[in-house]
Amino acid sequence: MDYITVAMAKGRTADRALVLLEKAGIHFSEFHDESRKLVVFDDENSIKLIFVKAVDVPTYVEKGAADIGIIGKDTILEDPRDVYELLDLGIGKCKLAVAGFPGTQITGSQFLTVASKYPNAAKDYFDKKGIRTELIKLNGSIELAPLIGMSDVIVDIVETGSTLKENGLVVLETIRDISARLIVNKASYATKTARIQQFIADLKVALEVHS
Ligand SMILES: Nc1ncnc2c1ncn2[C@@H]1O[C@H](COP(=O)(O)OP(=O)(O)OP(=O)(O)O)[C@@H](O)[C@H]1O
Ligand SMILES: O=P(O)(O)OC[C@H]1O[C@H](OP(=O)(O)OP(=O)(O)O)[C@H](O)[C@@H]1O
Repeated sequence: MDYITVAMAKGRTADRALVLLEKAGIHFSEFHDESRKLVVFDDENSIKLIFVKAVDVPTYVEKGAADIGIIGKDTILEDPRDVYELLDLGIGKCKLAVAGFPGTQITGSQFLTVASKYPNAAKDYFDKKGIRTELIKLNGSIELAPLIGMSDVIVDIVETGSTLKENGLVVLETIRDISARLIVNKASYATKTARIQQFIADLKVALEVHS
């Protein structure tokens, strides 16, 4: 049987997704927390798992280097690709939110500087509200931007809210709920339909057990 290739990022996503895959009967015996391996196999189910950087998951899937990807909706929104999004995995739940100092006003009459790892999604959100913005793309420690006066607000992921709290910031507006999604290469879905549908069906059963 041909292998199907699944791409995901190590860390948060893999920690949660591998638990779910395990419940679906998919097991990568070579994987362990300290492993530096970038490719692991479930030979029984003919599945190859590749570890890539989170933002690169949609690229691997769009190009067909992976048949399937597991990736946060935040990444999908920021850089939409020509892939199918077929399942909400219900893991990695968090919110995409506008945050800043308590009492910060966000109105149409002002010009806002916004720091974010998600400049496209952030711009889209403020454009729809008719608010003019300057977007500053950062790759981490986003909460620092308002603290040092680099931006008026930030757009970032909020999970427990503790990073905001510890830095004296609050959620000003919630943009949307985020969770991990399963994305599929379009050609793979046409040529490996049965395998991919079975993979999704197994995950759906695991999700019911999970919830
Ligand atoms: N508290 C959280 N902070 C960030 N992302 C979260 C959180 N909870 C869930 N997620 C989800 O997990 C995904 C992966 O986040 P993670 O921080 O592991 O990777 P990353 O920061 O994009 O990559 P890297 O660590 O390589 O820069 C996010 O895209 C998001 O969908
Ligand atoms: O609401 P919380 O539970 O505090 O989680 C939110 C924080 O987690 C993420 O950062 P991450 O840990 O990925 O670090 P980063 O700043 O390097 O992106 C995100 O960018 C927030 O800073």
